[in-house]
Amino acid sequence: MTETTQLRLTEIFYSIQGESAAAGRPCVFVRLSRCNLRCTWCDTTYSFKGGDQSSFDAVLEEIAGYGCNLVEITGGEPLLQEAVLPFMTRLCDEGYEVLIETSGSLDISPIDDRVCVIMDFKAPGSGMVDKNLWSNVDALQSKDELKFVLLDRADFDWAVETCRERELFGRVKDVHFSPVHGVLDPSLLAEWILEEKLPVRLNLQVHKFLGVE
Ligand SMILES: C[S@@+](CC[C@H](N)C(=O)[O-])C[C@H]1O[C@@H](n2cnc3c(N)ncnc32)[C@H](O)[C@@H]1O
Ligand SMILES: Nc1nc2[nH]cc(C(=O)O)c2c(=O)[nH]1
Ligand code: SF4
Ligand SMILES: [Mg+2]
Repeated sequence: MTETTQLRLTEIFYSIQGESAAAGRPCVFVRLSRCNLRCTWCDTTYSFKGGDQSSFDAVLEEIAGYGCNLVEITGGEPLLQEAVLPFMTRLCDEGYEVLIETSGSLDISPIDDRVCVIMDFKAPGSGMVDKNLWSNVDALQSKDELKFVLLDRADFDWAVETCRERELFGRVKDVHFSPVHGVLDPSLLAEWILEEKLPVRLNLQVHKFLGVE
């Protein structure tokens, strides 16, 4: 069987990484089309439909044109396209530092070990909490990151309980708590984190404060 070497893409762009432990670093983003979830607060609904089929070679050429060694694969939900797995391996082989941002609803175990997985389990306020694939916790490695995007105090309490019960603190490089942008006041989330003395990183979407993509 021949392996598919095409990806359905919404966009490729170069910007300041706004999220994760790599926040603040120049990064090339490859946004794949389609998503199996519908988070109530999703800021990327334009990736759900459309997109163009592009060959690995064309995508690699465009990435190389930016002259930046950090590449993030996102979406939509990047793991919906099986071809993303060999594509990430190719990026690693070519010496790129590769991040993937994924929802935690699809199996992360086939991802190349050199890729940093940023897995975003969904809290109840997203409307998608039933989609979390908890077996993914076992596939997480110490180089990976976990993220919880929080709508309100109920989401915060759920995330803390989830991290404690599932022993997620210390499992990965970072656990990020992020407010839903423009809804949950970041100062309030900061207060809650300090009060609870949580070993998490407050993650604000830097690009939205810069007004860039
Ligand atoms: C658009 S998603 C694409 C990757 C994957 N589908 C996921 O959810 O992780 C990228 C990141 O943006 C976050 N995000 C989307 N809308 C947001 C919002 N309104 N406020 C804060 N973070 C948001 C998601 O939670 C996720 O961490
Ligand atoms: N600047 C910038 N940083 C990001 N980090 C993760 C993003 C995403 O949509 O996955 C994102 C994004 O959309 N823009
Ligand atoms: S999983 Fe990611 S892309 Fe899909 S709806 Fe949720 S935030 Fe948006
Ligand atoms: Mg984004």
